[in-house]
Amino acid sequence: MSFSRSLKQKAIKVWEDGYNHPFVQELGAGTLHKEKFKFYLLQDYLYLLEYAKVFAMAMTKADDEKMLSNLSSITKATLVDEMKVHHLYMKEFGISEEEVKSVKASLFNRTYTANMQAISLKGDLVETLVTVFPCAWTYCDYGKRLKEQYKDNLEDNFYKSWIETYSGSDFENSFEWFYDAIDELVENKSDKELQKIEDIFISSVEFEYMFWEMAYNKQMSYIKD
Ligand SMILES: Cc1ncc(C[n+]2csc(CCO)c2C)c(N)n1
Repeated sequence: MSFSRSLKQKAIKVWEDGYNHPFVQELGAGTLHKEKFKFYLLQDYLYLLEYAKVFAMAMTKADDEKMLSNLSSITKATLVDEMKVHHLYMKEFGISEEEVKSVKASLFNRTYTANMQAISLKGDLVETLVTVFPCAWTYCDYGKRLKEQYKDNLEDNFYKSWIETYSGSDFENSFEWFYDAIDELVENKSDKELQKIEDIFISSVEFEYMFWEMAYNKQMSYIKD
């Protein structure tokens, strides 16, 4: 198995804990409290704005035309395609643009995005790619598994659009290039460097797990909206 594909197994414990998190499972079953999802949605909106900047940093580290074009496409996929599902649910909840703009990122949200941005500022291109890789890969894996696990109730599930977005092939295709790109970039890395890359990946899977936890508990912040 290639280095990139083996990364999931390296983080398997927290990866599976993420899938089994009540936020994810209740979303799949359609029983997740709407207030929890609304909290998630507004925090995730802010998360995506910061996340997109990591790709901007990645672009400054790339010279290859294909890499630059892939990074620019995934930035658009994040800010345009992925945001569609956020705007759809905001409309469903009747959330005004003013309300969206008044929300402040929670402490954990700031911690997660600051960590990714720090890696993208200090690290090289492959370190930057692996810090964002679990975001796409876990959502794709969880989306597909939820769709299968809860297929009998999907039609009545309030979260159907969310599940359809992340289980869809368009979404999977948008980041498929990551595997080969990472494998190429690690070709001449030492064992020590590979270990660091692996640790960055696992750490982002942990951050993903904690994002579900934050949303499920609607974790407060002392900085008020
Ligand atoms: C906390 C959090 N983590 C991951 C995603 C999913 N996601 C973010 S960017 C991206 C790839 C390009 O669209 C994906 C799948 C999210 N929404 N929120």
